[in-house]
Order: sequence, then structure tokens, then C-alpha cells
Amino acid sequence: MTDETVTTDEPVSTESEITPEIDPDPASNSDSNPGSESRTTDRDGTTESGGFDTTESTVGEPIIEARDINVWYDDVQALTDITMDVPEHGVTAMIGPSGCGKSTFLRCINRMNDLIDAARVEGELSLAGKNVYDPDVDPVALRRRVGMVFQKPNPFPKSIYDNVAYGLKIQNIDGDHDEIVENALRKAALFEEVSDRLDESGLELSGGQQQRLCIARAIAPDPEVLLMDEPASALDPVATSQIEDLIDSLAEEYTVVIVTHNMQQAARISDKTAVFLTGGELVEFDDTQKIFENPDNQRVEDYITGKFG
Ligand SMILES: Nc1ncnc2c1ncn2[C@@H]1O[C@H](COP(=O)(O)OP(=O)(O)OP(=O)(O)O)[C@@H](O)[C@H]1O
Repeated sequence: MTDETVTTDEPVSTESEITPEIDPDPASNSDSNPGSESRTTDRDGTTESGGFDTTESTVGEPIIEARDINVWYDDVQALTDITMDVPEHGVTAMIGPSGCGKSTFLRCINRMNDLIDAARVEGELSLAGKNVYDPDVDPVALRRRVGMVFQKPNPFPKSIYDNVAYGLKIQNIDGDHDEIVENALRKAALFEEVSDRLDESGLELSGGQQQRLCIARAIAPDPEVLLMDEPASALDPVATSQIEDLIDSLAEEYTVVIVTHNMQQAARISDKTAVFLTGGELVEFDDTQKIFENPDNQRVEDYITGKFG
């Protein structure tokens, strides 16, 4: 089942992680949301919004549909019957105490759990209507459609340019690579800071710049979905704020699914929030404001208000 074994807490730098875009069946999702009624959320400021992300954003119909996902690591069950729909575009946050399965669920979306020998996944998870666990799905092709950014910035020991162009080269993506690299760096809010030193090593950048470089690397091949596993947790407050702003702008074009330990961050940047609790259970999934202001589930309220976890 695996071509490589990875630990879950260390960032990996493999081709399979560099999850650029190539759709094996472009027709399957080029109009994955035909006639969908996009929900426009009023996000016009923080004062009236109580700190919630209320800048303009369009969240669409489901692009990721998980049905009864169960995951085990050997005999230990990490996720139990997870069923949820992640809407296209916008930011969906996954929160919950340590060990409740947030990262495991994230890795179900691009089948990164395939790379963990002990992991076994059951259930169905569709991306734009196609179950990614169908036997005819190539996980590497899937990961081209689902980019991933990890907790610790993990640029390759290559130039800034080559970091961003990496996915384009290994996947033989045609086009003007100079232009694609520049656009990706611009979208990652890094171009202005590095435009005169693209041939310098990515390792020479600051932590926040390195993380934006990793984001540029993930989006250069134009994925549909961007998975982020605590992308700002290793960064200082200024760099964190830059990443949050960046996520907000990326969500206009990509479906962003983010794991965060930081509840304020989830409240600030996400449109939808999924609360996982101990036992690998998805306890509540709803609009972020509803989760934080008036959750249905008492355990979610207790968690949000800091009574446990
Ligand atoms: N590679 C692995 N091998 C064995 N068990 C694992 C592995 N990765 C995760 N687990 C276990 O699965 C459960 C869920 O872990 P996971 O990392 O998904 O939780 P999490 O909510 O993301 O935690 P955290 O917030 O601490 O990152 C935990 O009990 C964890 O120990």
C-alpha cells in the first residue's frame, strides 16, 4: 500500500506531498458546482462581527463529501464515522483537543494516510463527486488536486524559484514557468519580498517567508483544495497574521481546509468549523459563528469556553 512511510508530526518533503494539480478527468469537476447557490457571507469588519471573519467570501456547494469515514492505526481507532460536507471555496476549520483525529481526517482527503503503514481507512470520501478511495484513483494524481501545507515550513534546499517550480517540473506541467512561479509567489504574498533573489536558497528566508514559500509551492500547480495542518503554529504573531490574511485571500479561489489548535484563529478566518472531540468523533459542524456563539452540543460549548481540552 505504501511507497514510503512517514511520521505524522514531522513535515515531509516528498513528491507526493507537493500536491499540485492535474485532473485525470477534468470534465469531472470543471463545473463541479453547476448552478450552485453560492452563499455570500457579509464579512465587512470585526467590530460588529464579534471577531468573526466577515469579509466578503463565497462559499459554495460541497466539494468534499465524507461518508462514514473510520480510521485505525493498527488496532487503535482514530476516527469514528465521520460524515461531513466541506463547501467549495471559503475556509473550513477543524478544531478539537490534541489527539482527536483532526490531522488524520485532513490526511484522508489527499490519502496521505496511505503513506502510514499502520493506517487503515474505511468509508467514502468524494472530491467533486468522485470517491478518492475508488481503486481507479491514483493517489499521486489526487495529491496534485489537493495541495498540502504543514505545521513547520519545509522548503526544499533549493532556490526560491526551484521550490515553487518543483511541482511543475516533476509533473511535466506545460506553460510559462516563470509566469506561473511569479503568480504563485504573488498569490502567496511573497513576490515583493523575494523578486530580486529568486535564485537564493529558500532556506535563507525567515520562518514566515518559508511558510509562504511552501504555500506558493502548493498553489503553483493550481490545486482545487488546499489542506493546511496548523500552518501558523510555528510562527511569530506578525508572521501568523500574514498567513491568516493570506488564507483569507486564497479562500476566494481555493477550498481551504485548516487544522488549528487556536480557536481564535478558527473564529477569525473560517466560514465553517468542525469540532472533533476525544474518540475521533465529529461532534458538531456548522457555520463558524454558530459554533462559537451558540453551539447545539454541550460538549462543544464546554470545549469552546475552555471547560476542558
Ligand atoms: N502514524 C500514526 N501511528 C499511530 N497512531 C497515530 C499515528 N498518527 C496519529 N495517531 C494516533 O491517532 C490519533 C489521532 O491523531 P491525530 O494526529 O490525527 O490527532 P490531532 O487531533 O490532529 O492531534 P494534534 O492536535 O495533537 O495534532 C491519536 O491517538 C494519535 O496518537
